[in-house]
Amino acid sequence: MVVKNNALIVGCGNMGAALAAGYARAHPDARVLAVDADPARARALLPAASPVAVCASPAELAGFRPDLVVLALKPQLLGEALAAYRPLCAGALVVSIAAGSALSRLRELLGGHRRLARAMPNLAVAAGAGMTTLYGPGLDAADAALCEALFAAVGDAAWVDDEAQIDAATAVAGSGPAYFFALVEQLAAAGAAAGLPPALAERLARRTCIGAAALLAADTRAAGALKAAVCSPRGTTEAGLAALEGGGLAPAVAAAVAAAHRRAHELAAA
Ligand SMILES: NC(=O)C1=CN([C@@H]2O[C@H](COP(=O)(O)OP(=O)(O)OC[C@H]3O[C@@H](n4cnc5c(N)ncnc54)[C@H](O)[C@@H]3O)[C@@H](O)[C@H]2O)C=CC1
Ligand SMILES: O=C(O)[C@@H]1CCC=N1
Repeated sequence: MVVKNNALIVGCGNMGAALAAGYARAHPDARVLAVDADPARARALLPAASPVAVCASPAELAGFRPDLVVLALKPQLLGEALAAYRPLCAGALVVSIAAGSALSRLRELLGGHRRLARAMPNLAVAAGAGMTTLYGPGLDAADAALCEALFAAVGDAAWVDDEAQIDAATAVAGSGPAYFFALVEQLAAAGAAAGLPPALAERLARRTCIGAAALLAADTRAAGALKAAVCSPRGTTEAGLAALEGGGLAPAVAAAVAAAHRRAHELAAA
């Protein structure tokens, strides 16, 4: 898809900067502007050669008519911030990545705006390996394609037709990278406790996670089958997995997803 539109990213933090940079890279004919209350940090988060221009407030955007607006502000700030962006959103498809914030509330904050979608990406968009869940009831084909062009530029994307599934996706994939980072931390700490120099333990844990992710990307077998491929009968992996899974891995992961899911519901009221 050749995209020649004007895109505006509102909130150029960790996520906004990654989306802006990825979109500008994938669609060189698009004009991409970002607005952020802390423009110095925003510029520092963008890659050095990125063509994305950063403004400090919507007042600096007079005359700019975006076709696409991405709301990448913290959910708690939407209530006070969005009024200033209403005129800029008027002719645009608006996509919010804010956790928890319901489409109905976004619509109200934007004065009844109809062309609206919710998206839940994850931080892996910064490495072009994001996973985004999309919800946009009533979007026409062109707007749906524009949503997909935004998130396909930085990874994979899947649509749902039930808004409740966006909160579930937030708990699994939005927050998910942090669960894997936590596991890498624990693997490194356990490696150091087992006698490895700490720097080497960290390198082993990190590279092992990267290797496992590469295998998941390259091999279509289910995770359970890949797990079995590492195990020798009565070998070390069986022993390690028995301790990991017997030691509460499944309830710990279920509790993490349930807690994140609950928090998404709480943020809906923020
Ligand atoms: N960090 C993550 O892994 C993910 C975050 N999200 C969602 O993305 C949104 C942003 O999260 P992050 O990028 O992590 O936060 P962040 O704090 O890095 O970015 C938010 C940015 O908004 C700016 N800002 C604050 N008020 C503003 C205003 N009135 N106008 C313009 N800019 C303003 C801040 O200066 C900051 O740079 C949140 O709603 C979060 O729920 C969604 C998926 C993953
Ligand atoms: O922690 C959060 O609320 C956001 C949403 C998903 C990832 N980060």
